Amino acid sequence: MLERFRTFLNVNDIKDATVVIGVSGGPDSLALLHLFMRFQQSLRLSIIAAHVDHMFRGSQSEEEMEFVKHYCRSNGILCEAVQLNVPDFARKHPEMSAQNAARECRYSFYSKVMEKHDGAFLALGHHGDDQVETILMRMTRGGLGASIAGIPEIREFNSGKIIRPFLSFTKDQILAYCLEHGLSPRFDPSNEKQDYTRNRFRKHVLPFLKEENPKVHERFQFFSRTFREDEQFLQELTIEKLNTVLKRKEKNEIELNIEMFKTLPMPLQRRGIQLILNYLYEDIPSSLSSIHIESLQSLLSQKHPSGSLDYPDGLKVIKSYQTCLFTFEQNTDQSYEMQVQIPSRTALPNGYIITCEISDRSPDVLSGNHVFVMPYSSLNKPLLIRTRRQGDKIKLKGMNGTKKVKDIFIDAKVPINKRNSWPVLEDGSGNILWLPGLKKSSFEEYGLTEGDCIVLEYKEQ
Ligand SMILES: Nc1ncnc2c1ncn2[C@@H]1O[C@H](COP(=O)(O)OP(=O)(O)OP(=O)(O)O)[C@@H](O)[C@H]1O
Repeated sequence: MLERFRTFLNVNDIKDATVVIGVSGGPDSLALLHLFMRFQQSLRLSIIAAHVDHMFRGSQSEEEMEFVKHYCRSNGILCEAVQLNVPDFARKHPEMSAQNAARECRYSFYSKVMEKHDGAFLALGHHGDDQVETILMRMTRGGLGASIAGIPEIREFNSGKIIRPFLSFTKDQILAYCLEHGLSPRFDPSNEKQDYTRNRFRKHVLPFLKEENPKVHERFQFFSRTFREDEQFLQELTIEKLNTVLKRKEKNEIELNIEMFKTLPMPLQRRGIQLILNYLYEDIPSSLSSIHIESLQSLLSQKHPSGSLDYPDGLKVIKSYQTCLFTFEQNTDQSYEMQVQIPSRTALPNGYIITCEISDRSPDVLSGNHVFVMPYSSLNKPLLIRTRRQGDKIKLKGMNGTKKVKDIFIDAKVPINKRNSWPVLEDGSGNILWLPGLKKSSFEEYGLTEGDCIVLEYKEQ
């Protein structure tokens, strides 16, 4: 590992600089810190450990923070550690999952530490297994462009760069390194629970791939690197060509000459559409996927002179003879109602998905409002997802009486434009079970030892 790590530092010219290392206290980041310490003198590196206690797990995560501080102190490493009230931040930003809220808070802290110490690099401990999972997950979901390349080994971050030296190593190699060097990392038990999709890939797909090729992570890393380079080249070419086929470009509207657009090679057409969407959306909705690009390509190639498509967040694409107009329509009706099959995975118009599974084991602990569990036998079917209706009320968990859904939106400061597309989960008797990401009803019950339960999860696509 040492030699490959050295090569990574050499290739990326990491010397005579301040490196901030994100240290959670887990095996990956502890090994990362340890390896950097071994090069500290020879490469004249100034090393700073940055640790965030997200305050999700009370005294347990506080203990991890003390562990990191203590490890740094005994090794003469400067440690910047902070406790951030992520649960509170997540409550104020109900559109974010707990994981995204934690990431947001963590990265803003990294930023501050980089600024304070004039850091040139931020090193993080993502490894080869994370990379394989990420690429497969994005391909499966229908990710766009460079996102398929997974986690970048090096990228710009504020005035410095994020580096991930472990992408060419497996988790097992890192664990063996910890063992060999007497490192005794902390294991965060919530890591196992938080990301259900990733866990499925880890459990079911990775072992198969590793059996086929024990060095599969290296193949994925090679793919990631070369794909990113190809993508960058094609992006530059697309920008150049797209400018020649646009008829009009304004803040909220773009007009395209279809005939000219169709003379571009297919790879540039695909990327051209993506560039237009990047330009029009301030924030690309996470629900936007390769399917949207494909459906637009097929609309443009049809003989029929007119047609239209509805994209997330009210963007409309209208084809009329030789012109294709992309525009944000006003006052679109965002209401919907759909039945939830058990089990299923439902994509919602607001860019989130709801997964519904039957489990014979009820979780013991549940954090946040992004997961809802109830005994299968108590569910009145069918289960429905719909948008809010006037007079909606929910019997809140741990409270007597009911509360108006409208008041919950107001209390949580959900922006008006998001309220009309926010999902509401209802059972067959018209009881509101859950406002995903916001509040749960008293119908939730978990920790039961007998019988199947239904596990619903609300997350970004
Ligand atoms: N609480 C934290 N404080 C500082 N950095 C963190 C924290 N959590 C994660 N990181 C950084 O982000 C990287 C990726 O985090 P993630 O949770 O995906 O990985 P992990 O497998 O749990 O890593 P580790 O074994 O280091 O805990 C970590 O290796 C670390 O560099």
